Amino acid sequence: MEQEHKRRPRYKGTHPRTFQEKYKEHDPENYRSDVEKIIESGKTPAGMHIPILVDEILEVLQIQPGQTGYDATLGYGGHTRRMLAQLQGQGHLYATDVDPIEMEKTRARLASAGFGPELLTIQHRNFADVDQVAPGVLFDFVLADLGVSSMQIDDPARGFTFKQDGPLDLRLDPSSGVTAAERLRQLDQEELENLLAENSDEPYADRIAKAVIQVFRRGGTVDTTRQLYALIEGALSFLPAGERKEAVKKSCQRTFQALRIDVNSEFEVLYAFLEKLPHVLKPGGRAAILTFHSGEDRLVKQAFRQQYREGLYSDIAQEVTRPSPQECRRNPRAHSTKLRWAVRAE
Ligand SMILES: C[S@@+](CC[C@H](N)C(=O)[O-])C[C@H]1O[C@@H](n2cnc3c(N)ncnc32)[C@H](O)[C@@H]1O
Repeated sequence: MEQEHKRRPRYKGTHPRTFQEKYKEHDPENYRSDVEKIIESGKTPAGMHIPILVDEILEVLQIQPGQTGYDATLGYGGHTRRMLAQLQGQGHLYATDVDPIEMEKTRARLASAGFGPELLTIQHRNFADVDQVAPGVLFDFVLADLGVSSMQIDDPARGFTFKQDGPLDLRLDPSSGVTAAERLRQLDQEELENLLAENSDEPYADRIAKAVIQVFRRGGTVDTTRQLYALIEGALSFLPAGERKEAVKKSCQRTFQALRIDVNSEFEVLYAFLEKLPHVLKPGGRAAILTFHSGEDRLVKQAFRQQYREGLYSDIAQEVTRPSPQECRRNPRAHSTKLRWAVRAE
């Protein structure tokens, strides 16, 4: 049968601009050299995620052929691939993700690279339920690379970016829970102010909360990412012109992060995962966790220290490991990353 010829998307000008138009970036396996050029220029191609601190993680996990591991946050599968390479075709890796959309794409990509179900089990599951991933199995190594993937951030339809307009969604799993837009409608001014202050230390939480609630009081809506951006811009209009642009950008980043943490119950699920983690590790088993903001890192640090004092871990990271300046240049999204690790007591 004759193969259907797929036309590339049409776009104005010489370069694709919108997320959907970046057809080469959405097909990185077939446009390797173009994609490599984009990465070298310090950008992440629209359809992929660059894994962070890979060598440092592999050094911590000390993976041996024949072992059984768990990647709590599959994402694009960059770390998964590198961990599978260490297993050399022997042993098994379990991987989970709450995002059914990107998870299925990654499953297909890894299967066509030779990593099928005999080596890799992928489940649509929250890592809070780590004890249900492989009941009766203890893991030699576990990795959790928290937060969002670049594919999720860059797709305006998912609502994670305020740079382009899209529905104010922010759910990692769009098949369950309430969107950020719905969540905003449920909160009163004080609750919203507390959410912004507690989840992201937003210094203008009071002004932003007031601006959002005022819109609702006047019968308006805050349903899209650009509507929320415009509200934050308005709320910070009292700032001197010279510092306003940067302050608005930072407040938007923090506000979107605070809402994301809330709609995905990120602190609650991380807490549950950390509580269960030592009990799913083999004696001597090793865990590595990448965090991206101070709230996450604090939870990981406190849990590891507490469990070390209780004798559940024999060793834990005393300090965080951070990406090198070279890694941050190549991948600016690595800037805020911190790695912590722990070893299960024998
Ligand atoms: C930073 S990305 C992981 C990137 C991955 N390490 C790679 O190399 O491509 C984080 C991923 O974790 C997923 N995730 C976030 N919270 C989760 C949770 N509680 N349970 C399972 N997956 C989660 C997100 O949907 C996202 O795909």
